Amino acid sequence: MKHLNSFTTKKQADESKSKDPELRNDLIIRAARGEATPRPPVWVMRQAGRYLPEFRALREKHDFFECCRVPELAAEITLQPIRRYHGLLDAAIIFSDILVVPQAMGLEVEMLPGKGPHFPAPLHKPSDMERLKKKVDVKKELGYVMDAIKLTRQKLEGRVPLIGFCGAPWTLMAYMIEGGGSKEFEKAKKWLWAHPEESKELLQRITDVCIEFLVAQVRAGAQLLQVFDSWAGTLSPSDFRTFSLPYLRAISAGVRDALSCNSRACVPLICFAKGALGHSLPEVSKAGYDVVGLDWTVEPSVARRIVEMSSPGGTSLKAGAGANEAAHRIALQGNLDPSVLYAGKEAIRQQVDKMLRSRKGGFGGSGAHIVNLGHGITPGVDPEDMRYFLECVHEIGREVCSAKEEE
Ligand SMILES: Cc1c2[nH]c(c1CCC(=O)O)Cc1[nH]c(c(CCC(=O)O)c1C)Cc1[nH]c(c(CCC(=O)O)c1C)Cc1[nH]c(c(C)c1CCC(=O)O)C2
Repeated sequence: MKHLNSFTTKKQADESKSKDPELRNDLIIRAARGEATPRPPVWVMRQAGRYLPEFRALREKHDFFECCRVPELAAEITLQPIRRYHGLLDAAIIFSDILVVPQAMGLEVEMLPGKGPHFPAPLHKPSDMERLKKKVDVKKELGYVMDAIKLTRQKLEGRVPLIGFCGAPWTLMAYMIEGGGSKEFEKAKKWLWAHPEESKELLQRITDVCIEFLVAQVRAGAQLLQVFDSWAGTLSPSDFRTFSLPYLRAISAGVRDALSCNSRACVPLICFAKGALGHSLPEVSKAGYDVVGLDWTVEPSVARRIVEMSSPGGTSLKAGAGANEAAHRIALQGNLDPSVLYAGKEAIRQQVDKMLRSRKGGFGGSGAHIVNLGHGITPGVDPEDMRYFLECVHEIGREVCSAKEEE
């Protein structure tokens, strides 16, 4: 395995960064900043994953977290969909997992084949928080992610931007208490009501690590960031606003602060709070993110109206940001139901058409849109159906944008 570790010294890694090739496709960055683009850019959550035979082949030889920890493996997996769908994807996302943060905080996590993540010793009661590290050395514990980002930037050769990410505090807390996936997340939710103060302390501790981790990813070369609150939808509106939203806000503010940047100069920030937008889209659109990710239960045209009404000036700039840096329009990301990719070519085309073209229910060429699924692509999808989806997005997206220009 020795040959796989090419960045052995910090100096080598830094040198590699200074040689980062120029970006040749910045569509997603422009759309994230609310600008009009000749077609909406597209990427897919979990685009590097089990639906790809080349990913499954690598996974036969390597454990899941080994794939995350060895920069050459993580870079290779990140590039798999970029290579296969040559010219069709507008961003890469670094191969890793949201659960590397609980690992860095001191909890053991394994990935069980066919079952998903498993924590052998989850947090049962607030006093178990003593098992978490008091001070997490992000560079030491998660340096392998930054090395993977540096290497991936090199290998991407400027083809598309690279997205870094982390899990949202509530979603990570939920895993740390449940010990794995769960339908109802009862144990984690019980904490929120039985131990609200300790829950807030835990959420804050996770938030602090996430901020440092995201900032380090940007310094290593990540060109956009996404925060995944995959389990936001398990909370009531009031619990979401108490136990998730404040920490999502703290992350955007903390990252902007640490990078001393306002919404224009900063790498674009994307917030994906799955299942929470039916009740909290106005709040999420004011949480300091450039892009709000939509799942498929939200109607794009309705989301656009709500976002425009709730944050007419676009992203809220932090106090102290340069006065000449105007806020921009909030961009939306999403939101095709991932199951459409099982429905055959005709249905894929129809659904993409409806999503992109319709002004009544879809995005209707409104601009400031990044196409994605409403959640991750699932393992049973035929890679050729994913290709067809991407081709339809390019073709229809171009038509819709040029028709809009002619108006
Ligand atoms: C909740 C969550 C996790 N991980 C992630 C989330 C948030 C996104 C979402 O809601 O889907 C995020 C994630 N996980 C993975 C990525 C890589 C980048 C990409 O999107 O291509 C990203 C961004 C790889 C992965 N993470 C995992 C796999 C498959 C595991 C395997 O190869 O055995 C991959 C490719 C494992 C994983 N990791 C997690 C679960 C629940 C599972 C098992 C079930 C599943 O696969 O969906 C936790």
